[in-house]
Amino acid sequence: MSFFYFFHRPSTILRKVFIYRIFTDLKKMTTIAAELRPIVVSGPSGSGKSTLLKRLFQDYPDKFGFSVSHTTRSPRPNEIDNVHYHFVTREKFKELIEKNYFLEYTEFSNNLYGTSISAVKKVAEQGKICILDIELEGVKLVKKTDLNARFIFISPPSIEVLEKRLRDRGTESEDAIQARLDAAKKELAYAAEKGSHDLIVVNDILDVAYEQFQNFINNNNNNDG
Ligand SMILES: Nc1ncnc2c1ncn2[C@@H]1O[C@H](COP(=O)(O)OP(=O)(O)OP(=O)(O)O)[C@@H](O)[C@H]1O
Repeated sequence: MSFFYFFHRPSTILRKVFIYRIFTDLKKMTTIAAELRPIVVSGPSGSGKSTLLKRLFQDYPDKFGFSVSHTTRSPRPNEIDNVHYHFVTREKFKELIEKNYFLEYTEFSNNLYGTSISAVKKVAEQGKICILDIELEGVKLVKKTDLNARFIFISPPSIEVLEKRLRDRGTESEDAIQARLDAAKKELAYAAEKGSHDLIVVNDILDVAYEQFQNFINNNNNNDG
């Protein structure tokens, strides 16, 4: 056994083991990343997103997570900063808007609320799939990021059925119903564009829609591109 063998050969083996481990770790990380791709659920108001998501969370309580939003409202007594929300001042929030920090933000009751790209990424870091229930403009923004999300569109069977469901839900004023129906037409037109979503679920019979919805979500091999 030569001097060369003792001092060169083992280190070559170690180097190979080291490279192998980096390779397998990277492969594992890539697989995990693929399995934990965020899922964007969009569709007209009243199409049934909340109904389908509620059922999904009941069936799979530990699999999914939500991103922690930013807000300018004050914390309630039981709320913890960076856990329930990232509480920020209005000035800070506006600064973040300027920096394109948010995928989506909205003003509600004089307070701003926003979903950041980094908050979505953090959900996957915790081993969960982030579900984003967002509107059309937010969907388009997610597509411009490196989040590698999957996109599901929930469609009503028709505008007439959508209108009936909104009325029956009884949560909106007449003006709000009309605004939602106008927005729905734009959203349906976008969904009709080829490649806009990975899956379109027509929510006619709830059980059938839910089956398609959860099959897609639980099958990570669809749309790996
Ligand atoms: N397949 C279905 N058949 C009949 N009614 C349904 C069906 N799916 C949902 N609904 C009803 O339609 C109404 C709207 O559904 P839901 O609130 O889930 O819509 P949404 O897309 O989450 O709306 P928003 O974006 O305004 O929150 C609810 O009253 C719900 O119970």
